[in-house]
Amino acid sequence: MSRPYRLLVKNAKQLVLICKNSEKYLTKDGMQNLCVIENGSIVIGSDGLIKAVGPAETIRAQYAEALFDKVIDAAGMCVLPVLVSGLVDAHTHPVWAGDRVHEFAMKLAGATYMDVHRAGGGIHFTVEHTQAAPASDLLASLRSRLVRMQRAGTTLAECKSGYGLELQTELKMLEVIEEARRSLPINISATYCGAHAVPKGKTVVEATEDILRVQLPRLKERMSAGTLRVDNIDVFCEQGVFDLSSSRSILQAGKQMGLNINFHGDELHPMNSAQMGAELGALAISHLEEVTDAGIAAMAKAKTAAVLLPTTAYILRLPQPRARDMLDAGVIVALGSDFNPNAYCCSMPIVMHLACVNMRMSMPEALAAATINAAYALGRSHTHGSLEVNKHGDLLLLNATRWEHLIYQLGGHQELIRYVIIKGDIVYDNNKILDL
Ligand SMILES: N=CN[C@@H](CCC(=O)O)C(=O)O
Ligand SMILES: [Zn+2]
Repeated sequence: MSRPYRLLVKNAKQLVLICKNSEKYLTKDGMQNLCVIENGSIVIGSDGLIKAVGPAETIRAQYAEALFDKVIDAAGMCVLPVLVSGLVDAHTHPVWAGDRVHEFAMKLAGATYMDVHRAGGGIHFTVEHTQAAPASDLLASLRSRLVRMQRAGTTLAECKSGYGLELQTELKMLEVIEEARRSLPINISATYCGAHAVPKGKTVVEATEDILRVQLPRLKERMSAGTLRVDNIDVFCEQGVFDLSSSRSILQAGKQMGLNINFHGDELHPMNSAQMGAELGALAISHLEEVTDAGIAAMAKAKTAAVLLPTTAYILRLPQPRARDMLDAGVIVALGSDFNPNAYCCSMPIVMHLACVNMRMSMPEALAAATINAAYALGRSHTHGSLEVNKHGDLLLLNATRWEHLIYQLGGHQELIRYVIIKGDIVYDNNKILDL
C-alpha cells in the first residue's frame, strides 16, 4: 500500500499561492496580481512536496479516498484562516557573538555607520567577539535566531559568514551554518562573505590576496569533499571597504567555483556596483540605497535581483532604496531582513510593512518580494517561494480573514501566525509552543 500523504489543509478562506505558472520571478505587473484562491485546500506528500493545490471542492473530490498523516480543517477554527506561501529572507548575518546595543546608542546620538566602523567598532567589534567564540556558542545563538525567524514566518533564509575575515573563523562560521542546515527544519542558503570588511592591520590589496589565494582555495576543497555546502559569494563593495576592482576579482573567483554572485553594493556611496554586478551576471545585489539610473537599467537587463533591506535604511536613517523606480524599470525586487548586530530584526512581516510605508511598495508587491523574488535571489525559485505542485510544502496558516493582515498589523505576526509548516511538518504551533 502506498504511504499516506503527509498533510491536508482544507477549507482555507484564502490560499495565497503567489503564482501558478512556474514563474521564476515576478516583476511589476505580475507582483500586483498575486494568485489567490478563495476557499482552497492543499495536499503535501510524504516527500514534503506539494501534490495538489486548488479550490476545496476540487481537492475534496480528487482526494476522497486518500490517507493523510495529518489533516487541518480550517472550517473548524473560530476565525476562518488564510494560508500563505512561507516567507523567504534573502539577506541575513545570523552567526555572531557580542551584541552592539552600545553602538545603537551612539548612532541615535548622531554617529554614522562609517564613523563607528572607522573607529574600530561595527563589523570589527563583532569580528573580535566571533573569532573568540567557540563554535558551540555560535551554533546555539544561530539556532535560537533561526527559530525566531521561523516563528515570524520565514521558511527559507540566506545566512552569511563574514565576521571572521580570516580562514579559520570564516570556516567555523560556515560549519556552524552547515550544522544548522542539517539539524533544523528551516531551509538555508549559505553565503561566504569573507570580504565583509578589511581586517585591521591589512590593506585592501592584502585582504583581497588572502581571500583569493588562501580562503577561496580551502573553501573549494571543503565543498568538493562534501563537508561544506556554500551557495553564494558576497563582498561589501563600498568606499573604505572593498573597492570596485577588488570586489570584481573576488566575485569572479567565486563564480568560477560555482557560487552565485550575491553581494552588498551601492549602500552608502554610488560605487557603480549595480553595473559591475550586472556585467558579472550577479544573481542579486543587496542594499542599493545609492544606485544610479544606469545601475537600475543594467540590473533590469541582466535579471539581477535587487534585495532591498528596509530595516537598514530605517535604522541608519539612509535614503530609502528607490523601490518604485526599480519596479518601473522592470527590476526583480526582493526583500531581506538584513538581521545583523546593526539591524536586529528577525521578522519579514515587519520588513514588508517598512517596505510598504517607507519604500512605497504595495502589499502584493511586498509579499511577492518576500517570497518568489527572494527565492529567485537565492537561486531557489524552482523549489521555493510559491505554493505550486512539486515545490516544497512550506506555508503559514494565519488567524486572519485576509492575508494582508500579515503586513498591516505592524509587529502583530506573533498573534497572527497560527502554524508554520515546512515540507508538510508543523514546525511551529502558536497554541502549543514547540521546543525546537
Ligand atoms: N553593510 C554591510 N553589512 C551589513 C552590516 C553588518 C554589520 O554592521 O555587522 C549590512 O548589510 O547592513
Ligand atoms: Zn548585509
